[in-house]
Parts: sequence; C-alpha cells; structure tokens
Amino acid sequence: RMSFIVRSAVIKNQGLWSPALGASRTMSSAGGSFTALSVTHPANAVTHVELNWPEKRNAMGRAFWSEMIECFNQIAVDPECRVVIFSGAGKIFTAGIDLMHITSEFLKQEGDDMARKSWNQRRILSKYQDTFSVFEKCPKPVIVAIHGACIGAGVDLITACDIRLCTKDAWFQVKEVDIGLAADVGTLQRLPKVIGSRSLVNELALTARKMYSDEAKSCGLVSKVFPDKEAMMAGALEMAGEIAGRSPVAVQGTKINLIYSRDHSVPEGLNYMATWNMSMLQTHDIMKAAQAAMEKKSPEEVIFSKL
Ligand SMILES: CCC/C=C/C=C/C(=O)SCCNC(=O)CCNC(=O)[C@H](O)C(C)(C)COP(=O)(O)OP(=O)(O)OC[C@H]1O[C@@H](n2cnc3c(N)ncnc32)[C@H](O)[C@@H]1OP(=O)(O)O
Repeated sequence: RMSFIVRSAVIKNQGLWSPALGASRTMSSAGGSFTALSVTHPANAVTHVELNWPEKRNAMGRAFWSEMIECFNQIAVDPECRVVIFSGAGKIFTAGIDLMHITSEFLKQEGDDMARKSWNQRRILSKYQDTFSVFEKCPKPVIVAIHGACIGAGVDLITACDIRLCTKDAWFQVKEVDIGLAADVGTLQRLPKVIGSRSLVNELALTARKMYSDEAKSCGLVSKVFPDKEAMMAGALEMAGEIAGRSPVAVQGTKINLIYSRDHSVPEGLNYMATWNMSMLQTHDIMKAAQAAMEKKSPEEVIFSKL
C-alpha cells in the first residue's frame, strides 16, 4: 500500500522526491528494532512512524511508552529527516492506552509506604507525559494522519502534533472519564489550545462523547478530511514533500517559535523570535531562496544543506 502511495506522490510531483530512499537506513531501539512502532523513509527527507500493533487496535502498551521517546530523540537529531508522518497500522489509528497494561502494572507501583508509591507513580506519569511532549521537543514538524478511531491517549497524542489530517470515517473520543481518571498526558492542557471553544473541550472531556470528522474539521481539531486512508496518506506525503523541500532552518525555526509563542505572551514571543533570528538570519538559505524567488522558481527547486 505504502509503495503505491509513494509512487503516486512521486509521479504527481514530477520527481521532487526520491521514493523509498530510506529502505537501506533503519531506525531502531538500542536493543534492536522497535516493536510498537514501525519506522520507514517513504520519500527524501520524510520519516514515517507508524503505530504497529494492529491486532490490538494499536493500543499503547509498555513497549510503546518506552520506544516513542527513543524514536523521536533519534529523529530530532537525524539530519536526513526534515518532516515526520505519524499514522496507525490496521483498522483504526489507536484504541488508546493498553487496558491490560494499565490494570496489571501501571496502577501497582512499588514502594514501602503511600508516599513512596505515590512518588514512583508520579515519576512514571511524567515519563508518559514526555512520550507525547517529544513531538513538541522534536524540531521537525509532525503530520499526524488519523483513520477510524482515535481514543483516549490517542487524543493526547494528536494534540501534541503540528498538523492533523483525518479520514471521513475518523472519530475522536476523550475517553478517560469512562475509565475513571482525568486525562493526564496532555489532552486537558493542549486540546483547549488546539480548538477555540472551551465549552466544546469541556463537553468532550466531561462526557466522553464521540466527535466525528465533520465536527473535528469545523472546530479546527483537524485541518483536512480525506475520503479514505489511501487518499489521506497520499495527501500527507504530498504535504510532507512540500515541507521537506523548504529550508530546514526556516521550517524548524518556524515550528520552535510557534510552540514557544503558544505558551508565552506576544512580547515574550517577539523577544524570543528576535534572539532566535539574530543568528538564524546568517543562513545561506535566505540568499538561495531569495535568488530562486527572483528567478520565479519554487523554493522546492532549491537545494538546501542538511541541518
Ligand atoms: C494513566 C496513563 C495515562 C494514559 C491514559 C489513557 C487513557 C485512555 O486511553 S482511555 C481509553 C481506553 N481505550 C478504550 O477504552 C477502548 C477499548 N476498545 C474498544 O472500544 C474497541 O476495541 C475499539 C472500538 C477500539 C475497536 O473495536 P473492534 O471491534 O474493531 O476491535 P475489538 O474486537 O474490540 O478489539 C480487537 C482486539 O484489540 C484489543 N483491544 C482493543 N482496545 C484495546 C485496549 N485499549 N487495550 C488493550 N487491548 C485492546 C481487544 O481486546 C481485542 O483483542 P483480542 O480479543 O485478543 O482479539
């Protein structure tokens, strides 16, 4: 399926991307390949990370929580990668946290007394939060492509991504209240910043009702809805190619400053931006891109050095 998507995207873009370049370059955990994630390189400078436990509807189990941090720390410093596509294998995007894992292990922390158990619980919880914060710490933009269900921790995950796309059959559910907990790995912090209406966020989080793709689009949770997964993956790859073709100095600086500004006042954001660009404006990329613009060329026709 992926090879079809790559082929169609490459044909559509007249060879701007080299197909499946990364077939010979693998990304793996210290102990070998990732198990909860599949990492491939479908086009030049594009990394595709896929949730890879389709038989359990991509539930997030022990392997997932440890591999995500390692995977995105590698991507963050990989000069071959300029943009990431994140999606799920199989029938749906994700069923959220692995309910077997949460009941058998997560809630049973070691410790001689309540304070020590709580301390350990907090440490694990912070690690789980870091699992999604890695998207924001990674300077490469992450396009998340959602099909079918996106439940519980899936919503925490997607709100930390930069661009959200979905299929017409997608639905979203802030499910945590249904399993007896307040969502604790990012939804309550990030969702209000993603969609404008606090009332809608409150309603979704307090009732755990499903939100379907048309509403997700109208409230701004996703920016595009595709008829099916194949069309969505082709669309994601095309968008990734457009980002990968631009100056990585400009793209990564844009992501970092957008996230900084989300969490700070306008004067603080402007101050950070000025300090950022006092060094980043020294890049050769500006001359190259400006020259191309004067010659009426697209920025994607310029060769920018790796970053
Ligand atoms: C505390 C740390 C912070 C994180 C908090 C996170 C909280 C959350 O994520 S709350 C949300 C928890 N998830 C759910 O409640 C969803 C449960 N699953 C479903 O409702 C359905 O499975 C689903 C609608 C997703 C898909 O339905 P479908 O008919 O397509 O598949 P099933 O036959 O139900 O499932 C297939 C196999 O997958 C296993 N499975 C599904 N979801 C989970 C899950 N969340 N955890 C573990 N396993 C899951 C299901 O048991 C089936 O397994 P098997 O019987 O062995 O085939």
